[in-house]
Amino acid sequence: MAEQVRASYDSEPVLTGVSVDLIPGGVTVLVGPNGSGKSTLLRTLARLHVPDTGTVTVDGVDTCGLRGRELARRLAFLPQSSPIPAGITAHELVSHGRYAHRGALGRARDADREAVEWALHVTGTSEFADRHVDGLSGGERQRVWIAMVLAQQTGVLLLDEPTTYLDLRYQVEILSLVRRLADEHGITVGLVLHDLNQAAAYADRIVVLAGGAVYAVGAPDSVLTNTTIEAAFGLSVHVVPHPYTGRPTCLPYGHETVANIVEMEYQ
Ligand SMILES: Nc1ncnc2c1ncn2[C@@H]1O[C@H](COP(=O)(O)OP(=O)(O)OP(=O)(O)O)[C@@H](O)[C@H]1O
Repeated sequence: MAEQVRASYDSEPVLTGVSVDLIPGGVTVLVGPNGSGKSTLLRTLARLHVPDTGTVTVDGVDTCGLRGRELARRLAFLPQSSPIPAGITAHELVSHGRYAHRGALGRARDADREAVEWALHVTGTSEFADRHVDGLSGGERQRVWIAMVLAQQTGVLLLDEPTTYLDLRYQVEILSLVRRLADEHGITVGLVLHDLNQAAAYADRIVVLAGGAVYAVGAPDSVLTNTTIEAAFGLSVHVVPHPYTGRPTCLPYGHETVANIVEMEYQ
């Protein structure tokens, strides 16, 4: 989907020669240290950031050739944070997700209403659909944003750190939902996550970005290794198989772990 992309801010390169393929109907997770270019790559895939060179395609079509509504019918993007809209309800915000599907007069049809109800239901936001978004908690608001992009009902879904602000239960629910959208609806999902263990649990493919370039790419167990994580994040970890799923689980050596090891060695 992105081929040999170079992107910059004020002529300062941030991504250099990045090629990334999102698995069709699968979940691709971008991980990497702060400032490695994950959000910029996702924004470039969503055509919100124009690359200096390289191409970005969706369903094989160059995004440069797609107009706003055409693109919005194919691809939905949830940024890391968005301004909080004042004075509108959760239901109204989620309904905005349908704008690209509406006819010339902008009237909601049955399909629009059904998509909004479904998105509210699967994100657990129906119960506060009539409340103002600016009066919701951070996690409730985040789920409403997710509902808005789900209501868009696109074949490609790009989510930048969608679990931010969510408690553990909703982190698991939203990531499980993302998994179901790929498995049961064939939606192509690209998301940025900081939690490597969640990436391992939900991804088909992991892309590790470091310094604006792809450092490693592949299935979780081929990418999430001690050496790759140490090199990309500058952090010592011990990767063990998850006791139930067998997926890689990263245990960082925090200062307490190091202290324990030192203590054990001196006993
Ligand atoms: N609007 C901007 N103007 C100038 N520089 C920017 C802008 N947005 C990001 N950058 C810079 O581009 C680089 C990549 O930023 P980006 O947000 O893509 O990284 P990231 O991997 O998503 O980081 P994080 O994990 O902290 O969210 C960083 O050095 C950042 O300072």
